[in-house]
Amino acid sequence: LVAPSAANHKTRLPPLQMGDWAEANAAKALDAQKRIVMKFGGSSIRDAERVTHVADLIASKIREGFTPAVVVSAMGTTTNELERAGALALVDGIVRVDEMRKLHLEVLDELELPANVGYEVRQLLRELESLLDGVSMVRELTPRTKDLLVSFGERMSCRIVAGQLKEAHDITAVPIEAWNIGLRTEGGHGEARVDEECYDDIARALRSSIVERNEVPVITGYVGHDADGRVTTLGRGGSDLTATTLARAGASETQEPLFAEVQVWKDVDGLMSADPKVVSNSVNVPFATYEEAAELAYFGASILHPTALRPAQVGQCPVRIKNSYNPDHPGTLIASPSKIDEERSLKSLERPALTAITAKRGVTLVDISSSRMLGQPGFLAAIFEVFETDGVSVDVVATSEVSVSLTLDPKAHLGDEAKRFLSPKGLKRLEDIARVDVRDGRAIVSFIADVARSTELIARVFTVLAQRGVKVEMLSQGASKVNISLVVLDADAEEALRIIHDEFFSTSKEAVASR
Ligand SMILES: Nc1ncnc2c1ncn2[C@@H]1O[C@H](COP(=O)(O)OP(=O)(O)O)[C@@H](O)[C@H]1O
Ligand SMILES: N[C@@H](CC(=O)OP(=O)(O)O)C(=O)O
Repeated sequence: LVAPSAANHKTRLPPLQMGDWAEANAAKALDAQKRIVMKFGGSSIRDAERVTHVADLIASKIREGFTPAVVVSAMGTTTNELERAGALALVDGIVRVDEMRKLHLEVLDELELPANVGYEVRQLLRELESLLDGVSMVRELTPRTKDLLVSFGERMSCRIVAGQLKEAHDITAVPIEAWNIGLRTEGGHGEARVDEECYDDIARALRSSIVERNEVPVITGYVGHDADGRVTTLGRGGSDLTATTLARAGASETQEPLFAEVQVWKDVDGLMSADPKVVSNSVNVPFATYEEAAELAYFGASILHPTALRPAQVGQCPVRIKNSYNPDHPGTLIASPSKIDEERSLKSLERPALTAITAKRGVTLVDISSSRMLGQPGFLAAIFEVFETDGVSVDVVATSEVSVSLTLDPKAHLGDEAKRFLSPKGLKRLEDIARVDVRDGRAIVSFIADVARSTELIARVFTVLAQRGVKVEMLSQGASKVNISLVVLDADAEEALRIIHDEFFSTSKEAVASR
């Protein structure tokens, strides 16, 4: 097979006559339908063989007439290794980058990438080492330095993937740091938010790259710059968010949207009915709404970054989760409820009672009760005001007139132990109005379900859990009406997932309905 160059693939439409606006508009619309964001996670580019495969995949999409903007994560588990290297330099004063150097240099070697790519990657490895030298010397690793440190993974991988696209397929691929197309963040380091003011800059930069210059940009996921030009990161798994941010940025009110779809390439056949690493007989979920997928990601399904669906939903850009190890599998389409209904009816599929199930571990459960406040207005307001003042994030809530049970987000306090629970002052204020019972070591088990059938679903879930001796401490049906959550002992979480999954997916009827 001879791969066309990026310039060639742009010449597929016949030249237009001046003044033939209808045809010009049709061509533009066709072009927009074919522009996609392709995001590849670390698992998809973990070694030379996988980088080759991913470059082949991108090239084959281009041959089919698609115009991609590519987003890449760091290769394999590089981000974890960078975090570990930072901790080692900080705590023991040791600078060690051997594994990362070995992986990246071996890949350069095996792929026989040109000297300039090798030079840039080696230069980054040297910079990384100097940074770690600095950390080991001053024994300080601020959130700002840590973001700079972990950015090296994506900065190396985008050069390698772009290098392979050029070398093996003669595609005009350009490695780009996301900040160089204008991705700006706010809200500090570690879990920065994308600044919506930067969408126009991103759209302009991408349009001129892919539409005007016929390039295939290969963009770093996960990283950005703050207003002062310092490197920031979007939280672990944040490359998904980079990909949907590009789609959102390209969703203009005045022009054709820049992208028709975001494809998120993983190592699984799309969204599954449960984490396949925990539930071995999980099945593919062919369709999910933005809201369903977002709830699932928020409540522990590590397949997607929890906030990645929001930009796609606002920009009305469908997201398709695909398996780079099994590219022919259709994966999961995530889109608006009307689009999902349409797709289901085209395939004569009914919505299953239970779509997917997930667990969020390491949760704290707080029971707050007050008979004194019986019937008094303002009880809930008084309680939540205490949490708000302390800046403590609450996940799931169940209330009665005199008591409230709530869970605290285990991730919200990352790096800030003080935010793990209320301050002594906050706790005192709460204890002034109610009895407070705090229980650590819990897990939230959440279902994405057809809530019109929630009575049937909850009855079945409680029955099977009771039969197997798993105690449910709290039940809450999300206001978003797509999810139902239970709180169980953390030690029971995986068992509960398997029991519930078996109940709904091992009978042939449900398994077929959910395919
Ligand atoms: N409901 C789910 N469906 C599919 N995968 C899930 C689910 N919950 C958790 N996962 C996990 O998510 C992993 C894929 O996400 P991730 O490792 O972040 O991929 P990547 O690094 O390629 O972006 C899968 O290997 C799987 O174990
Ligand atoms: N490399 C970053 C960002 C990311 O999104 O990675 P992945 O796509 O491999 O989950 C991380 O490991 O968190």
